[in-house]
Amino acid sequence: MTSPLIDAEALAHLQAWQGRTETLRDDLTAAPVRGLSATLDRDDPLPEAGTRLPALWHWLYFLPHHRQSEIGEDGHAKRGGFLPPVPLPRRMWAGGRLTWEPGNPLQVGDAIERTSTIASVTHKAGRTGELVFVLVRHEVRNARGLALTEEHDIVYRAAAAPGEATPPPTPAPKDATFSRDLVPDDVLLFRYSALTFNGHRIHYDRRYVTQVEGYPGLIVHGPLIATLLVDLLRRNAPADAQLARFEFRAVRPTFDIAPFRVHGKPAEGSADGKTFSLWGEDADGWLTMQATAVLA
Ligand SMILES: C/C(=C\C(=O)SCCNC(=O)CCNC(=O)[C@H](O)C(C)(C)COP(=O)(O)OP(=O)(O)OC[C@H]1O[C@@H](n2cnc3c(N)ncnc32)[C@H](O)[C@@H]1OP(=O)(O)O)C(=O)O
Repeated sequence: MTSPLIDAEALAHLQAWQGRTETLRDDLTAAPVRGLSATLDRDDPLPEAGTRLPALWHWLYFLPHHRQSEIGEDGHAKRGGFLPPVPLPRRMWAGGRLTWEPGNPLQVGDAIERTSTIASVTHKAGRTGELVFVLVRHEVRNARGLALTEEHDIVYRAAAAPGEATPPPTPAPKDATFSRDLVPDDVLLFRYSALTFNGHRIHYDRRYVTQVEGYPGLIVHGPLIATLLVDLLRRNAPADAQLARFEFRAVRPTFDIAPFRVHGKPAEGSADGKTFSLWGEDADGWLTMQATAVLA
């Protein structure tokens, strides 16, 4: 890496955030469940007290209710609060790993609590340039105890430069056993941003995402694609199947300028048939997200 923007002293400052914790409380209400069900084009029964929350739908809760005066240029909260003040402007959701506790599903009506910890701040030289990863570990509890553990990778990239490298593409696998075509129109992106109270401009502000961040179109939320992957599995797995583990990595942005697809198949070597490979593919056939889901 030549002339890094983050030197050893700057990295040490950011790493002072490691170990910081934050605890939020929320009520697992039914209205967001109805909203996401409609957004994913599902025909679910109306949620009521005791309805089990589908995997990844906990992202509808513990929303970032920062005051308007606390919002930064990109639409997220200004940095330097719970998250470290990484001086690279372009933030993305890079991936995550989730484990659900057996026998303690999150349910509509639960009073829930999330404790988040900055687990690590790392500086890497990526093929696309300088990267800082912030790993946030979340533990979600209800009255019955720990329900879900999640590791969330946030990546920060340097400002767009003329002629900068895009992530080198990897062809998406062609051996899916189930797939779904999706059109990432403004309404889908708006509804997911609204449901998750996500003010990040890259998902709805075309001027900002093209002229400031230098991308060719609005960016489809990583958590939305992950949710669509798990939803695809739900549509193709036995009705009572539940997730025990899910891990995913966003390897290439998906833009709203073309349709995209989500795919899945039983994972190679999954002797008990409980492990599935899931992935996203853009309109050019490139891999955008890769994921592994393990059923309980
Ligand atoms: C919501 C929300 C925001 C969003 O939803 S943003 C949209 C979803 N996210 C994306 O579209 C990200 C797509 N991915 C990329 O653009 C690139 O993969 C990325 C993250 C810029 C990295 O590309 P590079 O080609 O520069 O990276 P390398 O392959 O050279 O790897 C360098 C090291 O980084 C590690 N790494 C790479 N990608 C990931 C990843 N996704 N997760 C974790 N770690 C990653 C890689 O292993 C290398 O590490 P080494 O230790 O081996 O050096 C919202 O903000 O709310």
